[in-house]
Amino acid sequence: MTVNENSQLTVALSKGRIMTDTLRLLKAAGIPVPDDLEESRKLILESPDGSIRYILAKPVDVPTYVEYGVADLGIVGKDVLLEAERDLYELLDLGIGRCRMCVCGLPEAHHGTVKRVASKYMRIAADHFRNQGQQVEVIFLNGSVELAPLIGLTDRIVDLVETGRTLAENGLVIHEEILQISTRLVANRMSFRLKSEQIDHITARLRDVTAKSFTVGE
Ligand SMILES: Nc1ncnc2c1ncn2[C@@H]1O[C@H](COP(=O)(O)OP(=O)(O)OP(=O)(O)O)[C@@H](O)[C@H]1O
Ligand SMILES: O=P(O)(O)OC[C@H]1O[C@H](OP(=O)(O)OP(=O)(O)O)[C@H](O)[C@@H]1O
Repeated sequence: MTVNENSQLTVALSKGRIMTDTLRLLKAAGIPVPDDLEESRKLILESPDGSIRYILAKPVDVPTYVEYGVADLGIVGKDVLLEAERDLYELLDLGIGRCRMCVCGLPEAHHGTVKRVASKYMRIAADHFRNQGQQVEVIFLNGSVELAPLIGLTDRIVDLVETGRTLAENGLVIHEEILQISTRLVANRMSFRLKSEQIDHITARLRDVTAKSFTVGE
């Protein structure tokens, strides 16, 4: 089948941790995916029938591509969406990439005052403490955030917790859960209107497999 450029959809996928589950979901939903997508070093790939062009992006950049309309759809974590605050539509919770955004620290610091917090999520961390009426300094770190309370940089961290292994192996504990995180399907606002038929079709198929996997898992 040949597809003209206007009806082709561009979908921005998050590279990394959520990619395998994303592809599993897309395939289960019968959405065409290139066979070599995970092995390839290409950043733009077309589905075998030409109906979808995939762009492989860093998770943090997916909302940017979607807001600017160079991607019609995106698949990305709720953590990234909350932090980016981009102007786009969130269509569906895909139920993969599940984890929790938490305030963590040393066990003995549990009831102590919070002065400094380290995080990769500046906005989420600042909003959380502001909503609690606490004035804290949020320090940006790019990764291995658990180091901060261990070496005395901050008294708390705000970070993702999945299995809890990273916290446990570093002698840290959860002080508070801020929110549950999972992967979402998002759309560009203009594409949502102009390509509604294709987008509705993909959303419905993904909703169907997502609902089924919830039922099986529970
Ligand atoms: N344990 C976890 N830690 C981090 N992210 C997780 C976890 N479990 C699920 N996720 C989801 O996966 C996404 C992160 O994926 P990944 O670690 O590949 O990207 P990244 O943060 O850009 O990585 P890096 O900057 O280390 O390359 C998060 O945005 C979140 O939605
Ligand atoms: O509860 P767990 O299953 O241990 O997962 C949580 C850890 O995973 C993530 O880090 P990542 O591996 O992405 O490395 P990073 O610290 O460099 O971001 C996250 O930032 C935590 O450190």
